[in-house]
Parts: sequence; C-alpha cells; structure tokens
Amino acid sequence: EAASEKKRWTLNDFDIGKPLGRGKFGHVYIAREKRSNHIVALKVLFKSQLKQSQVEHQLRREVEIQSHLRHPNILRLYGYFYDQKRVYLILEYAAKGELYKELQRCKHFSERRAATYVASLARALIYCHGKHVIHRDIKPENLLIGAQGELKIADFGWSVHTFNRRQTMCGTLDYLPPEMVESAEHDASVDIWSLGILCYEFLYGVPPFEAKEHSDTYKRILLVDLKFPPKPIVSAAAKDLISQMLVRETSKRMPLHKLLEHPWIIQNADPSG
Ligand SMILES: Cn1ncc2ncnc(NCCc3cnc(NC(=O)Nc4cccc(C(F)(F)F)c4)s3)c21
Repeated sequence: EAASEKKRWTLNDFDIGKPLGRGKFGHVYIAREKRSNHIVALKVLFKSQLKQSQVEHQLRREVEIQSHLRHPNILRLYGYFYDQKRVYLILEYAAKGELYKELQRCKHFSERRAATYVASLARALIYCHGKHVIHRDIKPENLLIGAQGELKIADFGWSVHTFNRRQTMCGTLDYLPPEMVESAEHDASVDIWSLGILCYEFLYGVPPFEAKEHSDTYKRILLVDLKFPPKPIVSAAAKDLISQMLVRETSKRMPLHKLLEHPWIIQNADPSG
C-alpha cells in the first residue's frame, strides 16, 4: 500500500474511457490503469478554475482526509496527480452511477430501499465522525451506487477535520470560548440534519423545505417548517425518525447510533446495506 501511495501517477498510466459525468470544476471519465487493468474513475480538474475559485486548500484537505478513510460506503480516493494545466483525482469507480439520477427515475424510493440507504449512510458517518471528519455536504448529488447496489458517499470537497479548529488554537483548549468548543461538536450534527433531509427526499422525492425562492427555503429551514404530504403514503415510523433528526437544537438531534436502533430502520433496512 505505502509503495502505491508513493508512486507518481501520470496520464500515460491510464486508458481513458467514456465520460461518466460533468461537474462544476471538470469532467469525470471511466479509466483503466494499464499495469493492473484496474477500472477507476478519473476526475479532471482545471488548475485555472481551482485558482479562480480559491479552493486549492479544500482540494488538498479532501485528498488528505480521504487518504485515511476506508469504508464500504465511502468512495475511495486512491490518489492524485497533475500536469501543467490539470489536477487528476483517481477515484473508485461506482458501477451503478449517480443516486440522484436513480431518484429522478423512480420519483421516490420504497421504505425498504430508503431505510437501507439511510442505515448505510449512518454507518459511514459514524465511521467519519469517529475520525473527527464531518462531510458537511450530504445530498443526492454526492451519492453514488456501487456494483452491488450499495451506496457510496463521494466528494469530500467540503469535509473538515473538526480537530483542526482545536489545533489552530496552538494546542491549548483553555482559551477557547464555549461557542468555539461547542461548534466543533455542533459540526458533527450537521451531517445528522442532512441525513434527515435526505431520508425525507428518498421517501417523498422532494426535500422538505423546498420553496420557489431561496429566501422562503431559508425561512422554512429556520422554522423547521416540516410537513408530510398525504401522498406518497409514508409510515408513521419513518415520519417519527425524520422528525427526530430535523430538530433545530443540534444537541437534541437523534444521534446516529440511535438511528440504527430506530424501529423504522430495524423493520426496513436490509442488514447487508
Ligand atoms: C459520475 N460517476 N459515475 C460513476 C462514478 N464513479 C466514481 N466517481 C464518479 N464521479 C466522481 C465522484 C467524485 C468523488 N470525489 C470527488 N471529489 C471532487 O470532485 N472534489 C473536488 C472537485 C472540485 C473542487 C474541489 C475543491 F477544491 F473545492 F475541494 C474538490 S467527485 C462517478
């Protein structure tokens, strides 16, 4: 493993295949590493755009964070390389593609499928939080589906290491005001909120606080203006779980390990994930 991490990859190491998707900063292609015949996804980012958006540090943080994460429901970032104009991310290939396209196709998921996805995401987030990493950008566009139908969290471009905050206070915690100490904890609960939003969108096909104007969505979020439409029909257990995750007071949101014991998850999630 260490040897491969030391290896300097170049574009010549890969045969590039069809485009898999196009993101804000560049395109993703299926690719085969020539020596091993290993299929990967190669995300090509233009340095000019990264510089223009001043996100180079975020990309470095993503690569650093991802290099320590190993979990079946987290898309691997195997490494990166760059040339004159581009940065290339060497990523695990998710054979069944993007979850948001699947959600658009199905309109909404069954309770069993939704619960199975939510449980596997909860396990991945418990793993991340255990390593003081929060994703902060959990949404359908950042979820991919592996060859066996398993969910993979991708794109840690917005993730942070909660301990960074503590370390920047030159080692000592003593001088941190309560809100600074607390906010590091608070961050971990942002992923619980987002998972609640995701669970709602899996079941209803739309996020709970959607509104025409951004300002209205913002107001609905702050009020936690949570409404469950009569259609599609959704079990009381599912609504109970969502209601316990979408709580304004961060410390009162259902902890992820409690989520895995919730009746709706126990009754509906496929244990294999
Ligand atoms: C579509 N698709 N279908 C199958 C499939 N299999 C694997 N991958 C796919 N798609 C790529 C998924 C990604 C994983 N990690 C990413 N990471 C990222 O894009 N990081 C990133 C970019 C620009 C700027 C920044 C910065 F600087 F702001 F941090 C960070 S994108 C696939």
